[in-house]
Amino acid sequence: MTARIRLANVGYAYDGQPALFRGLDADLSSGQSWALTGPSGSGKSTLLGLVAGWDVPSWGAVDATGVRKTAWIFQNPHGQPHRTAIDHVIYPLAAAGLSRNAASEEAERILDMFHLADVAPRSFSSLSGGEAQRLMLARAVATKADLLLVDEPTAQLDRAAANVVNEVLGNLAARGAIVIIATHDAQTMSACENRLDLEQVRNRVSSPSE
Ligand SMILES: Nc1ncnc2c1ncn2[C@@H]1O[C@H](COP(=O)(O)OP(=O)(O)OP(=O)(O)O)[C@@H](O)[C@H]1O
Repeated sequence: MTARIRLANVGYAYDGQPALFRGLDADLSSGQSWALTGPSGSGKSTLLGLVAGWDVPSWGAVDATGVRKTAWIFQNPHGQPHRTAIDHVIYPLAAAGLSRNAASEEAERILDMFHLADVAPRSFSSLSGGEAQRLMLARAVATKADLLLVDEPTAQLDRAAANVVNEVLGNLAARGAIVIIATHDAQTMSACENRLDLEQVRNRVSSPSE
């Protein structure tokens, strides 16, 4: 089923605060990658929360249809420190019903996509920040998420690792997910087909009819 998320005239203000953004309209569907841009504090993480359904907009509506699994990849990766990297990818596959052998094979293939084959047997706690973050992306692939919300995926990566991540995120969208990436990185922006720029809608003045 095609997943679709419609943002209709969406605005948000934290309690007692002025609006962060208003009048945001967008139509996102399976197979698309979106760069979510805007200066620090413009509300990118807040908007990811609205898209995930964790919070409701102060104005307008977020309408999601056909989204079964959402994966959220945060800036600071959290894993199980003593488990191996590959176990992080095997578990969601096994939980979905694959045998241990089939899950292991599939996990190796996914780790390879993210250039993580070499660190597969290592404990999560021994991974570098960039490796740990790519592992979280690999785990999101294993969960077969159809909506991926990714916060600053390349912030702590060197250029080569960032390029790998940008390429893989593009591939995930090509395989049918909606991928939304909050980013300040120009190369990540250009790797995405679509862009939602919060700078454009920041503090938009409400119309008298609202
Ligand atoms: N629970 C909250 N209550 C009040 N204000 C908040 C809350 N959460 C975030 N804010 C404020 O809302 C604004 C937007 O925050 P948000 O994290 O969405 O921005 P961002 O664009 O993701 O920023 P960055 O690029 O720095 O990660 C910031 O000024 C932040 O301090």
